[in-house]
Amino acid sequence: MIQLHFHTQEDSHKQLSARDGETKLGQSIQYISSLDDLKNHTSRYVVFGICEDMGVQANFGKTGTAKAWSAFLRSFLNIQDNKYNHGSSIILLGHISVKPDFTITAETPKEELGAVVSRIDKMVTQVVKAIVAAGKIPIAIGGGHNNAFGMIKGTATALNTAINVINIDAHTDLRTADYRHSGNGFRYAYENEPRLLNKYCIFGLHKNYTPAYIFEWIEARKEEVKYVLFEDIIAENNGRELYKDMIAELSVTSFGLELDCDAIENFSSSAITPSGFNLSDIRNLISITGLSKKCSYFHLCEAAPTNKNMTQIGKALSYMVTDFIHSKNED
Ligand SMILES: N=CN[C@@H](CCC(=O)O)C(=O)O
Repeated sequence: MIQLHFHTQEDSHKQLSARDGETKLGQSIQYISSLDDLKNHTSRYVVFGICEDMGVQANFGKTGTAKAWSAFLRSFLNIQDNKYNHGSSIILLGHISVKPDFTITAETPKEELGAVVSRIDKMVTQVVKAIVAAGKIPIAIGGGHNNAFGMIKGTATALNTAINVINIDAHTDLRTADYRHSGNGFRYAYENEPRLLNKYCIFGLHKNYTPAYIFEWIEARKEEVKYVLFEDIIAENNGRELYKDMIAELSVTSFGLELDCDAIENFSSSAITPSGFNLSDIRNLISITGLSKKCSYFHLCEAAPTNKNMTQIGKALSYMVTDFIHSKNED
């Protein structure tokens, strides 16, 4: 079963550590009780969670991405409302929950999990479409990177045009479109009829984890699909200028910001890596992106917290979300 749960003020209060004389985001953030309410609301940002790891499991990955939302929420709601953070500009929509109606075992065919992922796609698309059609900016905390498909489809459908995407990621997620999983969301979006994904750039791609057939597929579409290797970014002393050039190229039209947490060094994620961006570099790239008026959404995915690092991961996700909002406020 795939359901959309609307978050309430009461839900937030259970997670709040309130202090006299201070206002936390959980006390000032906004709520709605149906997607129709979005049209009548003045807040610019809509935050929601996608609590699933079906896409990761269907892609032979490590589970745990279903827990990122709760780790994020506990930290996010306890951020201070001050001259930088305004709960009044943010709607806390709620989360999408996923419970397959069959038991998953090691023998479950991956295609069966893929069929669930296709159903999640529909729900993510519906939610994102409603947010963008209401003139607002979705900020989604995943979930696996399979949800890029729903982010792109929802945005492109609401705007009635194919969009561009910048994806900060160690992987392309352009694997073959045989069944849906976390490794092929961009391939499905690119090959969809009508076209949903126009230009696509992967920033920080790792040479070691990209199959030869994907490099060849990109080469055949090099005007539309580009990448900047992580190895070249290290050589360029953090690659900030390379990133700015890429954003300038993509922002001729609406574009989405995708961030796979496996791009961040030692970050608890479905494909955790000992070599990648540090969190401060990532925060800087997010801020650069948010400054573009054409940036239409932010999708933060593949974080897989454990009971031990829940608080740290929740804080890291919250920093990334507030960085995006702070820079968007200046666009
Ligand atoms: N979204 C992640 N996709 C990666 C997963 C890599 C891994 O689990 O090691 C991919 O398919 O290549």
